[in-house]
This record gives sequence, structure tokens and C-alpha cells, in this order.
Amino acid sequence: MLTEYVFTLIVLLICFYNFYWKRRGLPPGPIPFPLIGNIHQISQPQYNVWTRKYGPIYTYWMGEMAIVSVNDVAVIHDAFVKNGDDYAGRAQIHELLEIVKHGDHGIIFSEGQLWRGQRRFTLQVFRNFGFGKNIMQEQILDEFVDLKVEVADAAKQGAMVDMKGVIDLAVANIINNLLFGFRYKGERRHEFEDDKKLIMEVVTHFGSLFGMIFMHKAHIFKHVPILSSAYAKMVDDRDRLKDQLYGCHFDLWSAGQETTSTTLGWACIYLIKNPEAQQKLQAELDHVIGSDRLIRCEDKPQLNYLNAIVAETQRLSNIVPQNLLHRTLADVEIAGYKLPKHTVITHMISSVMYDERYFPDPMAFKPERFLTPDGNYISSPALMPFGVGKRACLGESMAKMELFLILANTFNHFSLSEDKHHPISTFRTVGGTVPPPDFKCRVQLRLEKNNKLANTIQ
Ligand code: HEM
Repeated sequence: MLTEYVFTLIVLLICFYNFYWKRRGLPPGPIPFPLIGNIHQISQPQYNVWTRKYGPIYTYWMGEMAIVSVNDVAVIHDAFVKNGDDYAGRAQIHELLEIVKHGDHGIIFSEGQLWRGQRRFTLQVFRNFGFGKNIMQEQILDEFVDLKVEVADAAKQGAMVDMKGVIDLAVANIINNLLFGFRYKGERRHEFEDDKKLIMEVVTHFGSLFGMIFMHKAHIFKHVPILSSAYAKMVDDRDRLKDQLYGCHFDLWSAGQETTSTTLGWACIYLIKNPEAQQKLQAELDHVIGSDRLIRCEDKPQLNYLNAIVAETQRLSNIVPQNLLHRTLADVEIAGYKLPKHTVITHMISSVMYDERYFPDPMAFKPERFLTPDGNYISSPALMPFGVGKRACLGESMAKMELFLILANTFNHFSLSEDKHHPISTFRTVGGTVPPPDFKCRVQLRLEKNNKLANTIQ
């Protein structure tokens, strides 16, 4: 009898703590399960469901960690931009970072002086290497010329082209050259496959179910059957990675390569699946550029439709399903809630970019939504693929330059289409990011008839 009372009391106490006590003062949100929180529900579409249900701000739980999600452009701006310093911390996930990358060094997961110093230093080095200057543009265009040769050769032989793979290598060469001073060419090409595979495995750990479980209390969970082998795999990946890339370099390589290449992969898929958009783009290129010369950043203001395609690709591909987690560095007031210092919080950019209040018919590819009636490119405050505020993407200008130059030049030279025997999937495999499915496509040389292409491939 006594045992039953004690058992009932314990259950009641757990319920009281889990369903009421730990949630008090936080914005409402889905009911968390003890220990796992809402891990079993977390997915990009679910964030939108929660946004519709709870509005601009809600709380969900990753295990025992409460995360406040902000989903409204005005609220995001007021908090993360206007009061940026208060929101510039990072969620403390030391246990997972220790397993995955030997701690929270680097830029992405550090805080305070360490973060500020590394971010400032990296931006300074990037500037010296030509961020926003011609050197960076030349490096990207050099990569494009190599890409062009490879794609044109394959197309001339009538082969299907692995555009995703070709772009992946080009983007890797750009960042690798910047960080380590070499490109994956000739004998070093095979290193790319190994580096990329390993980095992708490590990045995937962050968004995986096991990653969420190990964020806290990994020292306990690592002994649980099944979880223990996932733990061993993460540690093994980390130790192999350690020999190749450290902290800051890992952050820049992984954040800079995968995201940009993934976005470009989706752009190709969207333009293949929407041939009328591809034709409109090429009509604009023919009208504004009208030759096979390399398209440069100076051409950007004239290429409105292309700018709209880049924007719409970034919105629809929505490649960061759960934005990196911030934490408040002071007591704050947001959307009517008083949150204490050290609350884990993020602006859920993926919800904003799929929110029909900002983008009607959000799952459709419509570059026109970024054009004024007279055809000029117009951005939207709700387009925030790089995040906003103090912790916004450090590589935004580099990424934008890559997206513009590679897409402009690729679609000036080539038309891409689907082979009916090799249908291209648009399935979204959601992990840390959302890489497009592998695909091969038909490539037609657009400028070949004038024999102009051959002149530039040198
Ligand atoms: C299309 C390409 C890219 C996308 C969509 C993207 C997106 C993002 C997002 C959403 C964040 C988190 C913002 C936040 O915490 O609120 C971020 C952070 C970051 N990104 Fe990017 N990124 C891209 C390319 C790049 C490139 C090319 C680099 C560097 C070469 C880079 C380096 C970083 C770094 C270092 C951070 C962490 C910044 C910090 O914590 O202070 N990213 N990025």
C-alpha cells in the first residue's frame, strides 16, 4: 500500500514538474514528454504547424532544454536586430560539441570574447583575401570556367551530367582555396570526396535524433544500448576529422561549402522543374548580356529576374530547418514575455520563409514574388536565409556572390533539362541542412551555335 502511495506521489511530482513547473513563465507551446521533450515531433513542417497554433512566439523542448522559437518578422527584428547584443549568445551544448568536434571552439558555437575575436579576425582575413573585392570574384569565375569545361565536354558526348556533383566540387574549391590555399584538382581530387563525406557525417550528427539526445547528459546516454553505438560513431568521426580540420576551419568549411552547394543544387532542380522560369532567365541573359562573356558582379543590378530566382531559391529550398540556437545574455522582454538571462531562443527562419502571411502559396516556386510590377527586383524583410542580427551568417556576402556568379554563368552557357527515364526527385531529406537528392540531367550548350563557347574555354 505504502509503495503505491509513494509511486503515485512520484508520478504526480514528475507530472507537476514536467507539465507545469518547468514551463512556467515561458511562452506556451506543445506539451513536452518527460526527458525527450518534443524531440519525437521536431521537423520543419511541424514548426509551421506550431507557428499557426501558437503565433509569433512559442516554446518547444529538446530533451530537457526549452527552446523559445520566434516566428514573426517584426518581433524578430525588434529582438535580434535592435537588441542584438542581448540575443548574441549560443545554446550551451557542450556535451554534444565535445563528442562531435572536441568542444565549442571556432565561431559558430562559441560566445563572448572568444566568439567576438574569432568572428572579427575571420572577417578581416576574408576582407584581405578579397571578400567583396575582385579577388574573390576572380576565384569564383576561375572555378566556373573549369566547371564549364567539364559540363560542356560531357554534354558534347551526349552524357547525362551530375550537376550537383560538379557544383559541389566548384564550391569546395572556392572555400578550400581560401582556407588552405589549394584546390581539389588532379591528384588531390580524391581528397574532396573523403573530406566532404566526413564533414557531412559530422554536420548530420548535429541535426540527428542521436545528436539531440546527446546534447545533454551524453555521459549517461552513451551507456544505453543502441545509443552507445551511435555515440561511438560520432566520436570516431570526430577523431578522423581532428586530423584534417580544426575548430574555425571546420566551421568555415562546413558552413560555407555545404550550404552554398546545397542552395545551388536546389536552384538547378527548380529551374529544371520549371522550364518556363529557365527560359525567362535565359531571355533576360540574352537581352542584358547577349554573348558568352563571363558575367560579373557589375551585371547584377541589370539581372532582375536572376536576382529573383536566387531569392526564391533561397526561400523555397529553406536549407536551415532549425536555425542555430541562440541564448539571451540578459533578461529580456519579447512579445509580452519576460525571459531570464540564459534562455535558449532562436528566430525560426524556416517558419518565416514558409509563412503564407509573408509568401502566399509558399510551397510554389515563384520568382515573380520578388519582382515589382515593372520587373525590378525587390527583396522582402521576411527573406532571411542567413539569419539576422549579431550572429547572422558571417559568409553572407561570399555566398551571395557565389550564388549569383555560378547561376548566371551556368545558365548563360547551358540549358538543363530532365530526362524522362531519369526523373529528378524534389524530396527534402531534412538534417542539419536540407541537401537536394542526387540527380543527373541533360545539358544543352546554348551558345555553341555561334562557336563562341570554345573561345572562352581556355
Ligand atoms: C547559401 C549559403 C549560406 C546560408 C544559407 C547560410 C546560413 C547561415 C545561418 C542561417 C546561420 C545562423 C545564423 C544565426 O545563428 O542566427 C549561419 C551562420 C554562419 N555562417 Fe552561414 N550560410 C551560408 C554560407 C556561408 C558561408 C559561405 C560561410 C563562410 C565561408 C558561412 C559561415 C558562417 C558562420 C561562421 C556562421 C556562424 C556565425 C556566428 O555564429 O557568429 N556561411 N549561416
